[in-house]
Amino acid sequence: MSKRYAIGVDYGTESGRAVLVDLSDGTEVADHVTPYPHNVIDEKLPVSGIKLAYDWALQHPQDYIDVLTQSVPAVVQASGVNPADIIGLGIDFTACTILPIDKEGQPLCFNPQLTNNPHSWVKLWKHHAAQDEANLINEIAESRGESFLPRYGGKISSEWMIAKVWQILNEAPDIYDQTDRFLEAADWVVSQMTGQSEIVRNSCTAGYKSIWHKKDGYPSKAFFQALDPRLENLTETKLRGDVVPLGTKAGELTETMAKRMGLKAGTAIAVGNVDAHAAVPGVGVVTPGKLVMAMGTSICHMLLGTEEKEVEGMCGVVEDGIIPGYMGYEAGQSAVGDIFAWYVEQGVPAYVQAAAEQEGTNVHEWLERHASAYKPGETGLLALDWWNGNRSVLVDTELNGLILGYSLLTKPDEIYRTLLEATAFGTRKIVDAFHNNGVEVQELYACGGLPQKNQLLMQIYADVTNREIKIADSKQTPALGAAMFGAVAAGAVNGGYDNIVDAAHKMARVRKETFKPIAENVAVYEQLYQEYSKLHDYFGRGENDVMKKLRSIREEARQ
Ligand SMILES: Nc1ncnc2c1ncn2[C@@H]1O[C@H](COP(=O)(O)OP(=O)(O)O)[C@@H](O)[C@H]1O
Ligand SMILES: O=C(CO)[C@@H](O)[C@@H](O)COP(=O)(O)O
Repeated sequence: MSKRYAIGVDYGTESGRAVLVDLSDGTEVADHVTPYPHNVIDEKLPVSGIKLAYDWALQHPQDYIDVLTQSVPAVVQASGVNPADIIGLGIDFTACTILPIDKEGQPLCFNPQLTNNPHSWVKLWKHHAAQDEANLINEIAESRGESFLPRYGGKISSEWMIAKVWQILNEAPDIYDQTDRFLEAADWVVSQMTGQSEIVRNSCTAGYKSIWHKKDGYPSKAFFQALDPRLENLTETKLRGDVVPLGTKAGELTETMAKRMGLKAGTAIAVGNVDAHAAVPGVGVVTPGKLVMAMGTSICHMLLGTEEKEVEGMCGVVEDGIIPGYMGYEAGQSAVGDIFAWYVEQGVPAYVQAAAEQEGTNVHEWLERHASAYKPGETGLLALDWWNGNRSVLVDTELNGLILGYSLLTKPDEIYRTLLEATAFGTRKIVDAFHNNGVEVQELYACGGLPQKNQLLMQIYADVTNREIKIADSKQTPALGAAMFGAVAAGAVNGGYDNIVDAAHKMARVRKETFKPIAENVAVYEQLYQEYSKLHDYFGRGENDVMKKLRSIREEARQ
């Protein structure tokens, strides 16, 4: 049999990329990135210019299709591979990124009559404007003693499906009424490739983001009725659709899409997956004890376990949610690389930019080099990493960042180092929450853009968590994982694989070099972490609500 290939398409926050992979050993033969023309829509709607309120984050669904019609033909062409040898395609997506569609499966924002209503657009994972709804969901679920709540660390996030849908119902009932279904963007893109009228939902996003459970299904009608009588039938109407496990073949590529994508009609299309979750087999992790960090604009932390444990503030535990046969645990930090980007764009003095330019390097690299000269603790600074709220373990989008210890001598490279450290302390909180509650964390695996870009950051994470970190060999780990699921959808009889464990064993790799904790750094960071924890609890657990007060004063001032 000639060589067989699969394509993984990774939908990130700002761009989508396709990777064509050799199924015999995971070699990435070609890759191509398509930046989303409309990027993150967080100030005004395209064309109409209608202004968006604070905390909104939308996207344009056409941008997702552009990735398929630009990046997929580009990798096929660059590789020279015969499309007949490409047996499967899988996608992974940011989540919870949702959109309302009509009976024909078209996004409501494509309808000229509805396009000026911001609620007809895709709500991106980091759309945080449904916090009021999330607070009520949590209050009502808690008062009713709903059994699902512990599976989500005690709190349902405003980033997830039910809060976002309820916000649409509250603020745009006409859009809600005209919605045939609310879908994860991952499932919508798959439906556009397979052309099926009966849309399938993947069990990963359903489990982590829509409160679906393998045995219990969605929460009861009585719960939805208690939220709002108008939501009583939500799950059997606008959330209807079979929920199927990862690796399932959702369908086959249609003639029309095959032509546009440069592939063969009939190619197996896997059900969608979450970006971070696809990275787990992508980095070769198929057993418990190994925490995978997908490190980019944000960090998602994924871990396998054998039992369902309660862990404060985790995003969720879902049976088979990452690798079949295991409990899949997820936690996360909602800004990491984004915090460093904010500082580089908004906080760095002109002399740093000029020095970086003169040395022919970028500002991140310049700051990293200079920040590496300090010993742990030498800056005298400490920060709380809540520039985009706190996802785990506090689950509160209304918290904000803080830097403590400034003096007239404080330098930009010290601030940069402090921000790197703050995100490492945030990860340590998550590691401790799992490990101390019976879900062991022995070692860390890192993938995503950050481990490739910043060595200092990775050493700080090893020192702060006191654990060795292995780095993914692939620069496109989620896409590699998605391609593996594409190969599983095709099946071994067609040259793919029968399960994701076999695919991961053959196709995933980590680099030889690892980051190991340095004992003297570990000791200093332990002291700093104790101080971080005090600040974390003081500002994050209600003792001092100043961050929330500032928000409400700001809202009043803006009105
Ligand atoms: N040298 C660097 N050190 C630390 N962060 C960096 C560096 N260069 C870029 N970044 C940050 O990396 C993030 C992008 O990460 P990446 O994994 O490529 O994206 P995504 O999360 O969208 O997949 C940006 O937030 C950017 O600020
Ligand atoms: O929240 C999840 C997964 O649960 C991510 O999709 C979200 O943080 C976005 O990740 P990226 O930072 O774009 O890689």
